[in-house]
Amino acid sequence: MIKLQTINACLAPLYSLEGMHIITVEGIGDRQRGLHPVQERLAEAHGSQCGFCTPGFVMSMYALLRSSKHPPTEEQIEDSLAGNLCRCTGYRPIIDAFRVFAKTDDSLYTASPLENANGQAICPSTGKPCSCRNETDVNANESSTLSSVKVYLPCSYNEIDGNSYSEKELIFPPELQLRKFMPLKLNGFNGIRWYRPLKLEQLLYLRSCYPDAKLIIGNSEVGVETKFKNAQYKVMISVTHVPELHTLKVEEHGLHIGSAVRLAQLQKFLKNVIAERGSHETSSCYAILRQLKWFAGTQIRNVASVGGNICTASPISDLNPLWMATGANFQIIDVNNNVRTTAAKDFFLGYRKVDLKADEILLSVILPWTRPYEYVKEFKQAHRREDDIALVNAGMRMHITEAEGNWIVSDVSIVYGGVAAVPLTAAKTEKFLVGKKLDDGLLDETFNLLKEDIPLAENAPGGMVEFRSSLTLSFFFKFFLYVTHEMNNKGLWKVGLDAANMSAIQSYTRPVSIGTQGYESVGQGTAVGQPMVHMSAILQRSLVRQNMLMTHQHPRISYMLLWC
Ligand SMILES: NC(=O)c1ccc[n+]([C@@H]2O[C@H](COP(=O)([O-])OP(=O)(O)OC[C@H]3O[C@@H](n4cnc5c(N)ncnc54)[C@H](O)[C@@H]3O)[C@@H](O)[C@H]2O)c1
Ligand SMILES: O=c1[nH]c(=O)c2nc[nH]c2[nH]1
Repeated sequence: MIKLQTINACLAPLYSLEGMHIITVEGIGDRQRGLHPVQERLAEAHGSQCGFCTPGFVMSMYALLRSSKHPPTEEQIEDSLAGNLCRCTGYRPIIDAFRVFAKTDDSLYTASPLENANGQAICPSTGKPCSCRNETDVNANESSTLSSVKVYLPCSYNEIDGNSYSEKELIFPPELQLRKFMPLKLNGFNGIRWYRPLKLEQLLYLRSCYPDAKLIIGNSEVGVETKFKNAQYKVMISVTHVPELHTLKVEEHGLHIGSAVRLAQLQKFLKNVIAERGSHETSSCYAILRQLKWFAGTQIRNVASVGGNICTASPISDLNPLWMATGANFQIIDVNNNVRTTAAKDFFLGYRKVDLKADEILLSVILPWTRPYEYVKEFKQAHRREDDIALVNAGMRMHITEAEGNWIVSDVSIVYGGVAAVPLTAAKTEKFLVGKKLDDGLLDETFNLLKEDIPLAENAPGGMVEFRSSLTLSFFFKFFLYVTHEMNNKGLWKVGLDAANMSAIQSYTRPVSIGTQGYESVGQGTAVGQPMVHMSAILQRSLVRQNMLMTHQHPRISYMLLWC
């Protein structure tokens, strides 16, 4: 199977691309050979200004189209563009440009405006009364006024006028397809050595020879360390091709997740598991899947690995509090092939310090199934929802069981990230809650204990202490509402919940972005005042401006790399 995906070139060492097919933005089309329809659309729809981010947007869209069997939905298009930041044009024309590739019902744009009982127009985006549609209509009727609002009829990829685009789509080169992967030993500048073992046995041997060597998977952390923090590693061992670290298995007691599994792969796997298993078993899977949605952008999730995130032991890791709260275990292997298991909650020892000796590596994560009436929830608050690191995050789990006719808390785990050098367990709070029937009478005492468990000193790194402290309480309050609501729904509890608070437990969903721009155009001559495609847009669509790659990898783990 050939896999095609976007990655960031700035975080992809050349050594790591051996055996892959790299497609760059120039590769898919340029002025001489003709532009690719994706490139063409972006210029036509005024989707580029300075052009710095343009190749990234083009390649993200291209990768999505090439890896989708069916036309993507608008949501998929927006998701695939996350991780590309534009500071000039704004996202409206970019998204509008690509909307034509979507399988969508265009009613939001074409249907007559929605109205409320008073005949007031309703904004299709917010669902609230607004005047934007009226303005659009006015603009449309005035001959002296041009509006950028166009009705985009859905059309398939092939219906786009590719103009002079004459090339067939790039294929995975047959010579790479026939080629067998070999273990690699590459020598670079300044005595750098790059190893790529193909078996666990070879990896353990290399580890025994070079206990100080840096293990690398996605390089999304190590790449930042070497580029921006002056870290230097002489010997690097890439573990991307060691099959034993890529396990993804459903087992009797839970999931077995290899440490080299990429986060995008994990997302896909969890979705399948959730679809196939009972919901009571997959509460942890759901929580991890929901957290992954807000973990960086597509290009990072395509490379960043489960083990890379765990072993980086970042205080703001989005997943580590969840591994701890869900009761996950980590399997660790040493150079003599001895495997030991440790609980995730005991693994993080200090600031970026984990329970791994020089002769050990992380092999896999064992994530247990949840039991009936066991609930897991993830939390993350950042400055902005997408592509940002957490101010505070958390993982919480609660198991409710029946004892002498009462449904009480039999087991609870509350873990916060972003509040200390390591994820912190609210131990006193957990102890207090066990054996209790959860109701709002417990909340005051619980909040007081949480403040003791998760103290944030006035000068705590990260600042915003009062806000972050209040987040620790509000996350628990949301969790209380969530568990209570679930138990009420099952008819096992009858705890009165204030309706005004219930929005706190609704999952956040955002409709696809739509926007309109109305402006007056006072034509002067043939060009001034007209919304014309600027000349440099054509160059920007196909120039190397931003580092982004798309890789094609072949068998076992093959990619297609897009590079712009
Ligand atoms: N650059 C970004 O925009 C961005 C965004 C989100 C996340 N991240 C980072 O991505 C990381 C995810 O992983 P990655 O695959 O890119 O990491 P990586 O390849 O950069 O490795 C990260 C660290 O984990 C160690 N490591 C990896 N696998 C190991 C194993 N099996 N046993 C022992 N040590 C191991 C490495 O030696 C290294 O110290 C997260 O930690 C996070 O910090 C980066
Ligand atoms: O767990 C993480 N989540 C993130 O969003 C992130 N960004 C950088 N490093 C990160 N780690």
